[in-house]
Amino acid sequence: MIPKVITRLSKRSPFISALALSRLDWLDSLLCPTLHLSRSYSSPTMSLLESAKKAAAFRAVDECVKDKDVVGVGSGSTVVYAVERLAERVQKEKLQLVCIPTSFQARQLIVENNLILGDLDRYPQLDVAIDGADELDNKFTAIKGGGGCLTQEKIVASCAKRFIIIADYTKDSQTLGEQYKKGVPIEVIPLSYVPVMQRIQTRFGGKVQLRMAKSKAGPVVTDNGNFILDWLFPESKFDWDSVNTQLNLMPGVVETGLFVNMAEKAYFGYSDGSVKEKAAEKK
Ligand SMILES: O=C[C@H](O)[C@H](O)[C@H](O)COP(=O)(O)O
Repeated sequence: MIPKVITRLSKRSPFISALALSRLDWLDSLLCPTLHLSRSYSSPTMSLLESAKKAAAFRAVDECVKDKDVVGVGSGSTVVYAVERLAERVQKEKLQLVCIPTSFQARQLIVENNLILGDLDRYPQLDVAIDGADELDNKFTAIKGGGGCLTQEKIVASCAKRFIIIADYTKDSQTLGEQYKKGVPIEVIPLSYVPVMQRIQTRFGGKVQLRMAKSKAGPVVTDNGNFILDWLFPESKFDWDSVNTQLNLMPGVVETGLFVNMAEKAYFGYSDGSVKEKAAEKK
């Protein structure tokens, strides 16, 4: 409600818009004193979504991690809460955990939270991997890589006995593309990006874009020194398992953000703190 009003006002006059913002900010501080500090009108739904992510992450860590586990730590904004909870449990319950990162970000989170950092050389078999997702469909195919991390995530997930997804409720879809509109991320070797783009468009349709960096000139460069293509796939009933295989067979493709038949369970958080659990069908 508030953002729509502000959007309409701001189109007419920046001055009215600024005034409206200051008035609403004041009103909000009266109505929601506890929320006020973390609230920002530039992204008014932010704090609610963050609560949803946190609820999912905390529940998953509480239910899926036990003493002496080797734990895969995913990447993205939801995983931050999972690491927070892991650190809390290590402190309070004296759990002995080894954490395997899926990205530079995950590695930093593990180190900053004083968790034990491991690697696949020493721990090639994990008990559980916990990671976020950009979208999960009702057949348990996930799109990942919205934040540029997918290859290391897939390797780590593939080494885990259990792969658990944590996300806010906006990622819970019937079919891929229902809510996540940025397509399927695909990591490619830099020199191959144009031929791979063309091959994907010719074989499957839709549009493929090279992901460009926001605070750097040029493309996003992954933790592995590669580029990311985002395939805006057309509305069509895809067999994602087959698509994933075909993409992976294209020379230059390192890995796709399609995680097919990998996750065992998903935790979707809601802003009121509740969590919906979804389990994959047993094969
Ligand atoms: O590239 C990023 C990873 O695949 C993330 O797990 C995914 O994008 C979900 O991230 P978030 O938890 O920030 O929604």
